[in-house]
Amino acid sequence: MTRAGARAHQAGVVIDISHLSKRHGSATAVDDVSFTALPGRVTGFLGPNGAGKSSTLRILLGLDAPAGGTALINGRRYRDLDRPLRTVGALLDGAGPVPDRRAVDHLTWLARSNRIPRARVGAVLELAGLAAVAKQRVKRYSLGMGQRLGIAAALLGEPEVLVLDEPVNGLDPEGIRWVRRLLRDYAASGRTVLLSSHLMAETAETADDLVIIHRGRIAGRGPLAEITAGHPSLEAAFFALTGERSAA
Ligand SMILES: Nc1ncnc2c1ncn2[C@@H]1O[C@H](COP(=O)(O)OP(=O)(O)OP(=O)(O)O)[C@@H](O)[C@H]1O
Repeated sequence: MTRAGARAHQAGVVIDISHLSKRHGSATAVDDVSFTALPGRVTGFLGPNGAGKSSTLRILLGLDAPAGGTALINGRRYRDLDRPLRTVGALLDGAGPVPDRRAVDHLTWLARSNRIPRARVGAVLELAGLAAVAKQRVKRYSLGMGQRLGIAAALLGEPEVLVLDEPVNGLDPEGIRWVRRLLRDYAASGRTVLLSSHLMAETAETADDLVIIHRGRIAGRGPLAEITAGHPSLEAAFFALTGERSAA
């Protein structure tokens, strides 16, 4: 890690979402959502399909404007960060590389446009288990390989914050274990991890803190142990908090 990175690191970077709202036409996708994600913690952002997770993350990453509220990274909007990829590494559903590009070229282009040392490209390809297939065109990648490439891109700038939307999507058991360990290690080194998912068991394995979103609103938040207290599983706690009935 660079010295500047180490300094930011000691302080830790906080994600602060406050009274956020977003509408798509007449539908409310995000309704007065507030939560924080703290350094040294994996924060699980958990909710079913259509709950509003991606809409929230897109605003956090400066891809959409909110109808109201703020989404800040250490007090600043994403678009106001000096070198965003060096502060925030993100994996978003459907925001992949150009399919005709070779994986290594995609990462090299990202590194160059963010003034990230070229050596990081080889390092993240290695880390993501893609070194042997780095020269393949991305369109030939399997879903899991594409996911690994997305995570490699997120790690490129050695960011203080990782924001990952459904990172285990398409990964095999070994890949899932790799992501889990990566996120745990990342948080253990004092950095901030926001993990968005609809997978309850997977989130329960990885997260320290939880933010539960349901129909655009926060249904519960707090340390995992507090959310699940008195329930046999996170799934049971989720259904109790949201008032939905389990399919089982
Ligand atoms: N671009 C869009 N135009 C219209 N409606 C949208 C758009 N994006 C999201 N929505 C709607 O907003 C709501 C929240 O969607 P969002 O994608 O944020 O949920 P999510 O929790 O990320 O779900 P998923 O896990 O399925 O991605 C849903 O009802 C969805 O249909």
